[in-house]
Amino acid sequence: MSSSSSSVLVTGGAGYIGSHTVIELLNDNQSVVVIDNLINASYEAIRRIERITGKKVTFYKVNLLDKKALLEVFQRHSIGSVIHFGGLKAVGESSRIPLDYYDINMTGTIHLLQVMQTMDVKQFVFSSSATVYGDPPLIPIPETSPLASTNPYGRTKQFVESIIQDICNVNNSNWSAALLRYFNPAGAHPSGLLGENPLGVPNNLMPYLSQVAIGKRASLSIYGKDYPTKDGTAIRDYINVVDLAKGHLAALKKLGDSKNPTGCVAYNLGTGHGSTVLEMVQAFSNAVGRPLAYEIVDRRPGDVANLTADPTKAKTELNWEATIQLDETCASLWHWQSKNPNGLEDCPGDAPPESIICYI
Ligand SMILES: NC(=O)c1ccc[n+]([C@@H]2O[C@H](COP(=O)([O-])OP(=O)(O)OC[C@H]3O[C@@H](n4cnc5c(N)ncnc54)[C@H](O)[C@@H]3O)[C@@H](O)[C@H]2O)c1
Ligand SMILES: O=c1ccn([C@@H]2O[C@H](COP(=O)(O)OP(=O)(O)O[C@H]3O[C@H](CO)[C@@H](O)[C@H](O)[C@H]3O)[C@@H](O)[C@H]2O)c(=O)[nH]1
Repeated sequence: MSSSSSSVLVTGGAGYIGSHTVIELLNDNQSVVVIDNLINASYEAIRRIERITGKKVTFYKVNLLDKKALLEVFQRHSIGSVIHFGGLKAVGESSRIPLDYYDINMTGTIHLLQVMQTMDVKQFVFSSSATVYGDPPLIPIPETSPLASTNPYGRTKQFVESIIQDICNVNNSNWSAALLRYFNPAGAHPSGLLGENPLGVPNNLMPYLSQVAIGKRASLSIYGKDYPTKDGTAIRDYINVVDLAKGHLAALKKLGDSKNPTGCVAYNLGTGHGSTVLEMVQAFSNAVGRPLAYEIVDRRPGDVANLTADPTKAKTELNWEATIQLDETCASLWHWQSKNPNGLEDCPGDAPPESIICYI
């Protein structure tokens, strides 16, 4: 476990999952330093975290590709461990601009790991993804399922997992790392102050559906009704973002220290319960209180029929499990969306100039 006198560095901490995790860390009285280049987030998320927790957040606008800036953050603060969310995450976009994905997700992570090694910080929690399983042979998916991602984004996660594994395998390297393979995060903070804040047209099902509900989009396109599932639409394991955030605390607390390193361990963070797209449309319509428009279109290239977690390992080893039910997740998403119809877009202001560290 990280020492109480040192801080947890959270990369990508202004983003969707990162911001919810920062709240849980602060609620757990951990000292936190956040870095984010705000390419897919707003500084307002940091202000909202401060409103929700009543605590000040130490924030730096830093690009993960800027190794000198990263090093400076580590030199300014006593960092004991790192939770690494920062990076690009859109599956479809990754096939259009693969080099950007390899650059930010891989080079950015290598820079971070190099700086950690230099500064002798060896506790690492990594945001991986269920997408590393590709089209899995067995449902629910255990962590031992073969890794076979089908898109550049997924491959960046798979390759970074291997890099972390290799670092941990070095004799006496003393690293402890958790590879957290998230299934499909959904919902928002119960305060209604913080939630997913997609810039532009949402790629993911739930933010798209909530923009249909708020009247920003006319209708949801459901990608395919010919999957081998009960209603023909694809199945995913939707996990509440607050449950997911708490999974990071559990993983962090399980990490060993330099005397007792735990090496590299992968965990599925999911509920173990799969829902079809049509079931999600129904569940969210119930939360909104009226039916939502949708149409069936062709399958989306790269999608698979079913990604449902076997979460047993996280329950046994991390003493963590998802507890929030789907109706509550949908209600929290609608609460957030209706209180913030434009997400955080209307909130003025970039990060304060004194928080910007930039050498490239
Ligand atoms: N949301 C999902 O469905 C999902 C599922 C599995 C895994 N993940 C992974 O979880 C992590 C967090 O996802 P999220 O949904 O919160 O995404 P997000 O886009 O909301 O958060 C990522 C954050 O990283 C920041 N960032 C991007 N490039 C950066 C750079 N070069 N330097 C510094 N900061 C940078 C962005 O501004 C953003 O705030 C990502 O690594 C993602 O791949 C997400
Ligand atoms: O407008 C939409 C968007 C999605 N879907 C379907 O809804 C399901 C969920 O799609 P989406 O929300 O885009 O999530 P995934 O494609 O499952 O990918 C998410 O979940 C993965 C882990 O399972 C992460 O790795 C990815 O980063 C994250 O985008 C899929 O069957 C999609 O085909 C639609 O029918 N219409």
